[in-house]
Amino acid sequence: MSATPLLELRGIDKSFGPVQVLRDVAFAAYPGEVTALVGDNGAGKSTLVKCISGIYPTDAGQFVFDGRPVNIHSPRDAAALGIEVVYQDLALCDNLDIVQNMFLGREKRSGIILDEPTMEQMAAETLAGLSVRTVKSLRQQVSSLSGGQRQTVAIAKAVLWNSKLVILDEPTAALGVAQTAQVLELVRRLADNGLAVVLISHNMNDVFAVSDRIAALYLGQMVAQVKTTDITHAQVVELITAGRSGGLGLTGEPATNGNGAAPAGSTTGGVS
Ligand SMILES: Nc1ncnc2c1ncn2[C@@H]1O[C@H](COP(=O)(O)OP(=O)(O)OP(=O)(O)O)[C@@H](O)[C@H]1O
Repeated sequence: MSATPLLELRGIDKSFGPVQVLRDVAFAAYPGEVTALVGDNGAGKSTLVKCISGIYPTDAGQFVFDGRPVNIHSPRDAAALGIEVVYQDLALCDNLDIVQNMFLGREKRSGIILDEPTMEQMAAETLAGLSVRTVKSLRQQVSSLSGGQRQTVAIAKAVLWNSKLVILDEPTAALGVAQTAQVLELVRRLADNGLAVVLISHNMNDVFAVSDRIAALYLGQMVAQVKTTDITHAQVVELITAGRSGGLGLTGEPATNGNGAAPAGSTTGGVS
């Protein structure tokens, strides 16, 4: 685990017309760690991710990447920093095979035209680097893959070009138990390989299984960002539904473990 964030957001505001969706949001993602971004429907998770990935301009606030202030005005800016988002729809083409999907739209971005054997080798190396054993043939059409395999291909595509920060939007939402476990293992491996991973999830089991930190949005405000070991399941649910919990949250009180005692390290946890 690293003490220095790869990406830090400070004071982010975002409105759509008269509706303020993000309010003074602070957020940090650390290399080698999975940060779960949680919040109820409409809390602002997708909007925050779209600000990070350059799809939405912010109204106020600062981005710091690798210790220096940066501007992210477009998806191209985000990609140049090594920020990749895997959206729920995965954006894969069913009629193309795994290799073709992993390179789809990339030739233009990299400015390099690669030949087929090179692409196949790079795809194979990326999957091997992630210890992926669930995909049998790289030349298999994506239409024939299971939900978990499709997620794996989309994640591998996101890390193919030396990304540093990968944001995953509900990667297990459509998966069964076994495939969820495989995808969570892959999410963990991304972080273990040194990437900063942000995991958007409504599933508390997934969040506690794989995350190092939990960031909770409530009505557009970041009410807590704490180490996963410093918070209970029930407290996270309270943060999501009420914006505060047993001393964690908007009030700025010290964190407690639910029994009124402050857990180890809790004083460093809050960002709000
Ligand atoms: N383009 C937009 N124009 C106007 N309002 C928007 C726009 N995008 C999002 N909102 C509003 O911003 C708020 C936050 O939405 P957002 O999609 O970021 O939430 P979320 O936490 O990702 O929710 P979910 O878990 O349901 O995906 C909602 O009230 C939503 O209606």
